[in-house]
Amino acid sequence: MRAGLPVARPGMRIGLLGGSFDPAHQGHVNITEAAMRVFHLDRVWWLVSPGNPLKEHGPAPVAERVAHARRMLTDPRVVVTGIEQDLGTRMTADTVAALKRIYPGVRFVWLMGSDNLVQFHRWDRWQDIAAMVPIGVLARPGSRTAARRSPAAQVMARARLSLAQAETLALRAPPAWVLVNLRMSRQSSTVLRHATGPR
Ligand SMILES: Nc1ncnc2c1ncn2[C@@H]1O[C@H](COP(=O)(O)OP(=O)(O)OP(=O)(O)O)[C@@H](O)[C@H]1O
Ligand SMILES: O=C(O)c1ccc[n+]([C@@H]2O[C@H](COP(=O)([O-])O)[C@@H](O)[C@H]2O)c1
Repeated sequence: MRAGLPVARPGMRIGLLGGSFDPAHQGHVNITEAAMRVFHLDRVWWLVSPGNPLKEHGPAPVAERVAHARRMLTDPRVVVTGIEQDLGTRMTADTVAALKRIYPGVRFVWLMGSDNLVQFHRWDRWQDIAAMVPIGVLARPGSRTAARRSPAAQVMARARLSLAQAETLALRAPPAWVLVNLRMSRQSSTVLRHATGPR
């Protein structure tokens, strides 16, 4: 195990919430709590990314975003990490492959808001990601319907689970995914950045 990486035992169910977290907000906290509850997860790791490969603006330094994210959280089951910076991975397919190698037997689930499912088909090797880990999608205002109709959702239609099956998501052989409707939050980092002005 590399120094600095979180500890996990085989069999643990761990949700991975990748994001810029620039900055972290209550929407992230809400979907994390919902994911733990609905998918019966033991932990959620926030992966504060060095930078979204599809976004043009560079985010604030990872250490700054990690420190702010930690201040948002009180639940010890949620761990804020800079794993992608530590591993030197940028693409999610590489991050997930590395984590599966480093943590054999851990049941990882990739978590994302429904806005990300809308453009998931544009991610590098997205079908490989879907073949490596089950995916839990949390509804976000304005993108629920688009997510249901998205190219990725259509390609993965047969792998979609019902809400009643969501608690077993982490135990499913991928591809497997579920879209969860919950009380949605309108929070967004973009809105917060605009409210606080340029860095
Ligand atoms: N309010 C929210 N409801 C549901 N999912 C969310 C919400 N905010 C963020 N997410 C999800 O959390 C993950 C990380 O989000 P990210 O750090 O990009 O925040 P963001 O608010 O989407 O940022 P930005 O406005 O800069 O795009 C993504 O999968 C995103 O879909
Ligand atoms: O691997 C990719 O091609 C890819 C493309 C877009 C987004 N992602 C990941 O999706 C997560 C959410 O990104 P963001 O910037 O919307 O917070 C974060 O972990 C990114 O690394 C990954």
